[in-house]
Amino acid sequence: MTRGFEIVSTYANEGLHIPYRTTKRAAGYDFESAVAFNVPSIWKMDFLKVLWAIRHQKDVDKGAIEKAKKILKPFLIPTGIKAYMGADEVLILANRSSNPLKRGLVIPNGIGVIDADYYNNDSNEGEIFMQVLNFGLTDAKIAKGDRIGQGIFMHYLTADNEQQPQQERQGGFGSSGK
Ligand SMILES: O=c1ccn([C@H]2C[C@H](O)[C@@H](COP(=O)(O)OP(=O)(O)OP(=O)(O)O)O2)c(=O)[nH]1
Ligand SMILES: [Mg+2]
Repeated sequence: MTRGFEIVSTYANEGLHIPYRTTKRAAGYDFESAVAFNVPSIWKMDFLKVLWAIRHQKDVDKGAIEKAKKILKPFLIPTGIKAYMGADEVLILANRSSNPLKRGLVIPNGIGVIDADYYNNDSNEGEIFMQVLNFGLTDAKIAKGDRIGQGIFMHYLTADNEQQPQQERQGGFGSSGK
């Protein structure tokens, strides 16, 4: 086994597709959404109210700021997929170029870095999620099976004389601490 994809156990009977390349020289394996999903546009009244208040140097009430923060919180689209690879490899999860154009969807973290040691981690089995925000004017409706992103396997390099990390990955997102 060199590298590849598997369906995580919670989605075993959901008819998901393993990521696939659509053309002969495609670098990216297209990932489908595991669920039907609505990503609301960020341009909701609660957010606009806060922007308006800032623009007009009015006091912004705390409740409104909290609501606006929620609107700006990225969504995590489940893929139901985990990836295994060599210890010196990484899977880069990138947006599809058409997503911002057609759906207003951007990946706020730029790209997703899927580490080799994320596979089969104890907290979520290594399920890959795609972080998105919808900067479009309208909500983005995603159907189960829509192609949402693409994963590219790569080798990564390490620096001379680095202190070898001793820590094993325990869990998913944000589990390695601050
Ligand atoms: O778009 C993404 C980005 C990351 N991950 C998973 C795989 C990756 O191995 C893990 C941790 O990602 P990263 O190291 O970028 O985030 P972190 O904030 O440093 O979290 P951690 O402390 O868990 O390393 O989260 C995803 O599923 N999707
Ligand atoms: Mg990390």
